[in-house]
Amino acid sequence: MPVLTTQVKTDKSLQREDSATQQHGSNTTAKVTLQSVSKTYANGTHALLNANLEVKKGEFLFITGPSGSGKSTLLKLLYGQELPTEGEVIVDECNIAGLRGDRLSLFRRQIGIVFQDYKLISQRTVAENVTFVLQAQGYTRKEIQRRLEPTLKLVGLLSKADCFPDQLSGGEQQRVSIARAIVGTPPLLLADEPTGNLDPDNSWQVIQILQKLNSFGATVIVTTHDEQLVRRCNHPVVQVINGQLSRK
Ligand SMILES: Nc1ncnc2c1ncn2[C@@H]1O[C@H](COP(=O)(O)OP(=O)(O)OP(=O)(O)O)[C@@H](O)[C@H]1O
Repeated sequence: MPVLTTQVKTDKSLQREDSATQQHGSNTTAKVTLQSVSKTYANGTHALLNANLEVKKGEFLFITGPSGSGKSTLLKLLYGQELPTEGEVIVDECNIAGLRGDRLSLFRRQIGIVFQDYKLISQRTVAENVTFVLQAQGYTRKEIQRRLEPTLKLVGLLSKADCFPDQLSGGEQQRVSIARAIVGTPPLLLADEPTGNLDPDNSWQVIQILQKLNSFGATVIVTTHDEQLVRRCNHPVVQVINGQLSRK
């Protein structure tokens, strides 16, 4: 995916690698399908009811709806944190229900996740927070360095690489969490209320970064309560009400 190449146009090896992965279609964009999906939690709460959804490759989709309507549950189903009680969740032609152990871990590497509460490691610097997952996944030090700088540039945090999370504003912390989610160039990015704790300016900055990523080919799915933000963007919207989905 060309997320990083646009930032480091001189890095020919990365460009070659990206065009190769695009030809094979393995690291470009993802398609998501929910077929008659229901989710009932162990305590009997019906979070989703007969949900059907198709998200096309390269789409930028907002998911809106009141608190408790099922938005986070929908995202959790997409990255396999929860399994459907009924129906099928398919990401890039892969039925998630069949994945266990290593196969589930490999599948999750194709998905970047941004959380409302950032989930940064307070004892690690910005750079370490961003590269931590790549290290865990066995990337070489050279490859990690090659990815780090353009990713921090994309989120406007190159000058803060050596800062710790508590030295950053809320908006900056959220951009670190976005950098962490995209440094592995995932073809699918899920963001659960990424602007929930931010003021309008920071919210807009975050959305612009996600839109940029989308313009490079990633499929982006964002949950939000912020109707104003949704109107400003003019992207497709799915509304969740009482666990039921409808395209607006
Ligand atoms: N692990 C769980 N066990 C039981 N019930 C749960 C669990 N997680 C969520 N729920 C319930 O499922 C319903 C949907 O929750 P979900 O978190 O998906 O909503 P949401 O739309 O994301 O809400 P919010 O906007 O407040 O984050 C709610 O009634 C919630 O209480």
